[in-house]
Amino acid sequence: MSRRIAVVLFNLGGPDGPESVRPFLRNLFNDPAIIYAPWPVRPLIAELISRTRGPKAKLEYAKMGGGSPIIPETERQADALTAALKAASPDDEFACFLAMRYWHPFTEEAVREVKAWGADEVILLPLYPQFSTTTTGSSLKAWRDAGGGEARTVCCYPLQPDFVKAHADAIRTAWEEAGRPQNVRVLHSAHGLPEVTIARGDPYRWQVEQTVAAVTASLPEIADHITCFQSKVGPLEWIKPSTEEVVEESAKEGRHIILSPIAFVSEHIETLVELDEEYRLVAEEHGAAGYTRVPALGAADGFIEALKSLTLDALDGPVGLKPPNGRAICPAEFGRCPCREAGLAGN
Ligand SMILES: C=CC1=C(C)c2cc3[nH]c(cc4nc(cc5[nH]c(cc1n2)c(C)c5CCC(=O)O)C(CCC(=O)O)=C4C)c(C)c3C=C
Ligand SMILES: [Fe+2]
Ligand SMILES: [Fe+2]
Repeated sequence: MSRRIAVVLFNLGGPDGPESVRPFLRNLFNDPAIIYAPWPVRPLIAELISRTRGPKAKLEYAKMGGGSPIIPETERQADALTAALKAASPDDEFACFLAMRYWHPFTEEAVREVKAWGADEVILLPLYPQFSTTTTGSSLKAWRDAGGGEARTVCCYPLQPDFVKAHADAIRTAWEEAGRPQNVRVLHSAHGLPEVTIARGDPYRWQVEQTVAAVTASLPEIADHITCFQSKVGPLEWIKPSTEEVVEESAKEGRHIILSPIAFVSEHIETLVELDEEYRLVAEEHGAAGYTRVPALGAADGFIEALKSLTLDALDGPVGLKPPNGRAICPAEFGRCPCREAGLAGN
């Protein structure tokens, strides 16, 4: 019998025009998963940061036409995934829904749309390959708070083979298109996090390192690499090394830098402005032999294949959290891994 299967794609979202930059930032900094201060201090902090950061952020979004390309980018991924799922399981009906955390279409809107569509099965699929309490954790809570109900839930996929291969292929292609330079260093740049978030048991950094190790193992021809962290905001200590510092050091060594976004799966402000403009300038100023930015995975075939496999695997087995390989992969020190919290750890 044909089933109606809804796939909910979680991401952060972004402002759709200059007037939404400030409210978007206010929503982000008012999230208890991002700012740990209690109510009513947190909304005050959120108001303050959105006012002070707003003008600079507006200028940066202006470089991309005033708003973020994250929605059209995610819609392309949704269309490609829907087509791949229909081809794999023609008897079923599939529809993908976007659920953004800090701007439209909000997770609450997705909950309403999925209910109106009348899904028999719901699969929650984060567009964050590595789990963090600040991203996937926050989106899953928003889903529950909006009355989304129990659903088949992909928690993370840092080692999913098609995902790892898609990264390795993208890096190799970028290297080949740059003329196979020899003195290369691959910088795997992930969004950073405050140290305190990791100290509380967030497995994100560990999962990013797992992805990098697997991608590197598939790229013996360009083995020299460093994992680094970008997009620091605010006064707290963030995990290191920072991408900017590593770009500078590698440039001073005269390296050809290949910069690959390892935790972003679409293009937006952090790639198009921070990586393509700010860090490129740092590389040029400090004498890099070259600077090649690997595109985000977007709707690349290998990545859509990964999302398709994750969706079909999630349909198999019980409703609820679906950890990679059926059990939590994160070591015991990462107590905020949702699979550990749900008692799905093997150790
Ligand atoms: C304390 C602040 C932040 C934490 C922690 C954080 C974690 C985090 N974010 C992403 C992915 C994205 N972040 C994006 C933009 C963005 N992130 C923050 C702050 C934190 N993120 C801000 C203030 C902004 C807005 C831009 C700016 O003012 O710098 C985006 C892109 C949004 C868009 O433009 O479309 C993404 C995607 C991850 C993966 C992550 C932790 C793992
Ligand atoms: Fe962010
Ligand atoms: Fe997990």
